[in-house]
Amino acid sequence: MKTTLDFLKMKESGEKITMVTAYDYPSAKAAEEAGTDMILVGDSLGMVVLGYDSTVPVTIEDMIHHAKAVRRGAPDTFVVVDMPFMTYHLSREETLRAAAKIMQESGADAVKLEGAKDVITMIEALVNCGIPVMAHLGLTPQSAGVLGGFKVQAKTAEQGKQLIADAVRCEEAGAFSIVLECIPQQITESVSEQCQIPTVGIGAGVQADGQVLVYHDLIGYGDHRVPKFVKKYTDVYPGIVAAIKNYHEEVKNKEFPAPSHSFNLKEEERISLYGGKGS
Ligand SMILES: Nc1nc(=O)c2c([nH]1)NC[C@@H]1CN(c3ccc(C(=O)N[C@@H](CCC(=O)O)C(=O)O)cc3)CN21
Ligand SMILES: CC(C)C(=O)C(=O)O
Ligand SMILES: [Mg+2]
Repeated sequence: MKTTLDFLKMKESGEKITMVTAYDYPSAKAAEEAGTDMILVGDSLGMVVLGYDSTVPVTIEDMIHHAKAVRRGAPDTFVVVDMPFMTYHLSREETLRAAAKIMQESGADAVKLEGAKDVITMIEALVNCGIPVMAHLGLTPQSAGVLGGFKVQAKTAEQGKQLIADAVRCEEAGAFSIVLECIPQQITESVSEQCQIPTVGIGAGVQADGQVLVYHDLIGYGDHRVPKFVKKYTDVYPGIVAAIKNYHEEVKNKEFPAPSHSFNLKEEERISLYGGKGS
């Protein structure tokens, strides 16, 4: 399994880092078999798997439940787990307890926290306890209510400078990597130059040191509208619906199950069952 040190070396050598989200055993297994460098158990779970319209309702129990399945599916891949909404703000102690619970119960390799400001001291406290931390700047979905929706961030030079300064503070606090979500690629370029730690972009351009995409977006699994930055590498949803429809029709017209899907009594047992009469 790759480690935080390997990700640092990959940045130094110019090799891009790949990350994909996973939420259960089969998605994690597919990500590991495909050879991705890291897996993120994202709180996007709430939207693509649980059907909420934001990541706010996701709980620590939800994250652990899914992260455990991901760990079983990808035993040899570096797994990062999102700390959910409001689990790393109330106090240092509560933050450390929440992260410890995630690390110990799910077998995660690192946690991810959104934002800078007051979160910087939490990153520092976690790293101080031996928990690897991935930072997350730009569009931070847990604050979508404050930001006014899922919008591109750091669109002005001033906001860009603030984001670059925040990234440097995340690095100084001990983060091993930073997710940059939905920002102009010129800002990504500056952050990636000014930080020693690797940036992992989503809607942040090719200048990031790595890329992350949501599993369901990448494979077209679901009927949700995908953001502009997504590339669907396949589109499995229509095939899934067609298969279930086919099944439904074959059951209705008695084509399924066929004799090959069915079990038979041995001849003597059949005779015994009917006492030698009937079928
Ligand atoms: N399926 C899915 N994919 C994601 O990448 C994702 C989630 N869900 N849920 C959590 C967050 C929310 N994210 C999102 C969701 C929507 C847009 C979006 O629609 N953005 C507009 C740009 C808006 C603007 O003009 O500022 C777009 O058209 O891409 C962006 C990020 C990223 N994350
Ligand atoms: C979009 C990625 C970076 C994320 O945080 C998630 O999937 O929850
Ligand atoms: Mg997230």
